[in-house]
Parts: sequence; C-alpha cells; structure tokens
Amino acid sequence: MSSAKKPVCVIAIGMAGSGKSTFVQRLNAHLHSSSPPAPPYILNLDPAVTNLAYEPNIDIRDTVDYHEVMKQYNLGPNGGILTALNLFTTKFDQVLDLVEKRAENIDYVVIDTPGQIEIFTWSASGAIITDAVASSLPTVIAYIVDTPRAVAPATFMSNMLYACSILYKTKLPFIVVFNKTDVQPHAFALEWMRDFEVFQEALASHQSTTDDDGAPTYMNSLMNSMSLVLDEFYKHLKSVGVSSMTGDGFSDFLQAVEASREEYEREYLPELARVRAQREATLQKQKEDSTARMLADLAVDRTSDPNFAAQDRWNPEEEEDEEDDGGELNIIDRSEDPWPGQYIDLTQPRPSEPTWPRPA
Ligand SMILES: Nc1nc2c(ncn2[C@@H]2O[C@H](COP(=O)(O)OP(=O)(O)OP(=O)(O)O)[C@@H](O)[C@H]2O)c(=O)[nH]1
Repeated sequence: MSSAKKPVCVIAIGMAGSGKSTFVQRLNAHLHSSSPPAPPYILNLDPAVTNLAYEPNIDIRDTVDYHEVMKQYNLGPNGGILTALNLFTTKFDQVLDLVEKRAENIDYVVIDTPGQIEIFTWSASGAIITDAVASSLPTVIAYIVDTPRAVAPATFMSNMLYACSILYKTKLPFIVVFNKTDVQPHAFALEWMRDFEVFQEALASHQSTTDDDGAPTYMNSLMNSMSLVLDEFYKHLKSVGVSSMTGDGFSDFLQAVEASREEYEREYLPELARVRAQREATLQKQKEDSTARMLADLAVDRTSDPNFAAQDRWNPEEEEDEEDDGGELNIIDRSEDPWPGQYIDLTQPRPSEPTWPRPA
C-alpha cells in the first residue's frame, strides 16, 4: 500500500494536565462531525486514567491492570505506569496488526499517552512504540502545551526545551499545539517564537538581569543563550492554537497534520530507509564474519581429530522445541464490541515460566 493511502498517526504528548485526553476527545468529536465523517482509530496508553471522555478502540487498561502491577512488583504509581506500559509493549505487534487491518478504512490513528510525560518520552517502551508506529504509518507528534501556564517566560522556555529534546529524539514531524486558548490566546507565544529579541525582553522584565555589581547574572546569560538555541528549533516546527474545550482551531490542526504527512514522506521516510539499509549491511557483515570464524574453527577441529567428521551430523531429536506460546495474551480491539473484552492479567506468571529467586 502506498503511504498516500495510509492513515496518519497523531501521537499526543504533553506535560501532566496540559489537556492531552481532552484534546483527543475533541479531535475525535471534530473528526466524527466532519463531512464526510472520518472517525479515528484511538489507542489509550495511559493505564492509570480513571475516566476517559472518548471510547478508545484499544485501551491499555483492558490488557494490564496497573493497580495489580503496583502490588505484584511492589512499585509506586510512576513505576506501576512504566511497568504496565512495558508489559503492553511486549504485545505491540498485535496492536500494529489490528491497525493494519483497519488502515484502508480510516484516515487517522490517534494515540493518547500517559499523564507523566517522561514515562513515554524517556522510556524504552515509548521509543519502541513510537518507532514501530512511525516505521509503518506517517506519524506526527502533537506536543500539547498548557498555554495559560506558559505565559511566564521561564516556564515557556522549559516547555520548549522539552519539546526540542523530543523532536531531536524522534526526528518526526512536530506540531506544537497551544491548548486552552479559550482561557489564554496564544498570540504571545507565536510572537516569542518569531522574534527572540521580544522573548529576551520578556525574560528580562520577569527577573533581575544584573547582579549587585551590574554584571549580567548567570541565569540571564543562560536563558539568553538558550533562547538562541530555541530560535533554531522553531524553524523545524509548526504551531497551532486550539481550545479542546470549545473546539476552536481544530481545522488548523488538521491542516498542520496534512502538511506533516508530506514532511514525513519527504524527510523521515528516506532517512528511515537509509538507517534500515545501514543496519542490514551491518547485520550481513556480522553474519559473514561469524560464518567465516565458524568455518575456520571447524577446519581446525577436523585436522586435530580424524573422527570429528563422523560426529559432525545434525540430529533432529537434539533440537529443542521452542514453540512460541505468546498467543495466550491478546490485545483487545473494541471497535465492534460495545463491552470491554476479556481481561487478561499480564502480571500473573504463566505456569511454564520459571519464578526467579529474589536477590538476597
Ligand atoms: N479551559 C480549558 N480547559 C481545558 C482545555 N483542555 C483541557 N482542559 C482542562 O485541563 C484539565 C486537564 O485536562 P486533561 O485532558 O485531563 O489533561 P491530560 O494532559 O490528559 O492530563 P493527565 O493525563 O492527567 O496528565 C482538565 O480539567 C480539563 O478540563 C481547554 O482547551 N480549555
């Protein structure tokens, strides 16, 4: 299938309370009411959320019980969320299969991520999920910003530095979504992003820029340098203002998504192909090296032991039976089922699995 026919995957990431879930709910409503309606396929990856204002097609909570995970592994809330996400990621191939089956009939796949941003952006599972999705579908990061909280220049800059780290980590098309514009319009943020001198003035007006001797403070110099770094970063992203409460700005957001699809095809896909080709070449080289080493060892064995050739036969009975029993655990697709699917407790050890002794 050509990528032009594939749905676009929107991954909603943002600080706790920035409005990710409300944003996903509003995007869902907007797409349902568009003409023609384009209902998205939604994945909820937050195992700790209690109420969702939308019906996800795949919900991590159907597969992993986060409270059980905390109990079983003796973890706190964040450790529990991270471990639940790790367990779910082991079955992410099933999720991709389900999405792939629906791909022809949907235009958008939307992923809602856990409340604590670092659980997704700084974990192996988050990276695995992002890479897996991005290697099969055009993917865009929607970085949700709590606009009323970002009016303080230092908070705005911290938020943007975090966004910058995600952009450079994922290298995916990136949309900064200034949310809650019903409370605080985002014009100030656009101005700060367009002209770093205006931002530096705003920084200076919020804190003292010189010490008692009249020299610039360390913080002032640091922030000024960082604003220059960010100036470069702003050139690589799109930004829109939305209100997930009123629905304002969602058409602009979808336009930015469409532009991101083109950017994905123009920039991300060729880079992905290059990295894949490089990895395959490295693997091929490693395979050839180990085959050459093995053949050299065999040649030495044959010369040192004349009976070696007779023992050097494949005995099928000695082969271990390594059948994959992973079919027991299934991801549930609730698209056609109004009721939650069968609950599977991933934290219970399966009978065939060894129980490891705890370290003393
Ligand atoms: N006024 C206003 N409030 C909003 C908007 N979007 C979200 N909120 C509110 O912001 C709060 C947090 O929203 P959530 O959608 O729960 O945010 P979240 O990022 O998913 O939160 P966690 O997953 O718990 O980190 C809620 O009280 C929402 O009602 C918006 O556009 N305008």
